[in-house]
Amino acid sequence: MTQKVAVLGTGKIGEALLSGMIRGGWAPTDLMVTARRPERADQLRTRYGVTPVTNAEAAKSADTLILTVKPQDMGALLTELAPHIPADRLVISGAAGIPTAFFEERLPAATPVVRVMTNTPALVDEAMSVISAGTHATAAHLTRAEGIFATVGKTLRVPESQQDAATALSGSGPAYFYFLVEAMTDAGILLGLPRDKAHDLIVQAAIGAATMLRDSGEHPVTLRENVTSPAGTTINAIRELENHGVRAALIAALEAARDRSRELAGGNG
Ligand SMILES: NC(=O)C1=CN([C@@H]2O[C@H](COP(=O)(O)OP(=O)(O)OC[C@H]3O[C@@H](n4cnc5c(N)ncnc54)[C@H](O)[C@@H]3O)[C@@H](O)[C@H]2O)C=CC1
Ligand SMILES: O=C(O)[C@@H]1CCC=N1
Repeated sequence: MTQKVAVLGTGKIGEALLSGMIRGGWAPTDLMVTARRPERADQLRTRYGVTPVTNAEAAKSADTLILTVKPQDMGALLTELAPHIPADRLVISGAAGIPTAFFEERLPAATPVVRVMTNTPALVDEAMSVISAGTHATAAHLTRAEGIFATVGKTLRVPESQQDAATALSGSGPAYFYFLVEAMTDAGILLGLPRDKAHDLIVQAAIGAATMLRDSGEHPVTLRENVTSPAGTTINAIRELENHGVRAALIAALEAARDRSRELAGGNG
């Protein structure tokens, strides 16, 4: 019998995953969604042909529940779900920060829980989804979670102790690149380029650099050295990046993201 999957709290990440599952061949009839607002539920039904249900209905009838509400809303959702969850449901959390133990304490004994940190490039099937097992999740549960998240990009298993770091790197990571593109587009304006041209130049440079990082097999240092001609332009820019402490700023920024993920552990941060 086909597995049924429900996405509970279908906002940005929930919808990105849902759309990817459908692109990846899941039948909309095997997918359920829950949303707080009825207009949102209707929108998802119209867009994807999926069935909106209540959280309790999802708990009763889906084999896998994927919880994509904000960490601050997770406690309330679990209180709502707990009375309706049969023992064999796989519960996948997509929330930042919250440990699997938080779910295990609030759900029926021995509920298998898998924690996943994905990212918004799920929308274009280029997600990085980092996956960890809770106490009662078996290899089969991890494989099931991987099968779902593999429809939207790459997956990687890590020990749960590495999830807060993964959240800082790949979960939030796309935002850092958007920030850099925004800043470099501003630089293009300063240098006299029209905004649309500056945007296109820097986006294509980013796509080219990302593709080489993924496909060339070269270390990032080698790739950067290959751009940096003696007494050329690039080294002048690199000196300014070092003078302004960009490397240290990035290390501090990711440490702050990791620390915030840890703070969210209580689920009500
Ligand atoms: N936005 C991102 O880049 C990433 C977000 N995440 C995680 O994904 C989760 C969701 O984030 P977003 O999608 O950005 O937030 P969002 O606010 O777009 O989506 C959350 C949705 O849950 C709904 N919701 C809340 N309580 C509900 C309930 N009891 N029943 C039904 N629906 C309910 C809200 O109405 C909202 O539509 C968070 O836990 C976040 O940590 C993980 C990776 C990346
Ligand atoms: O900012 C956040 O909390 C979420 C988790 C990772 C990316 N976005």
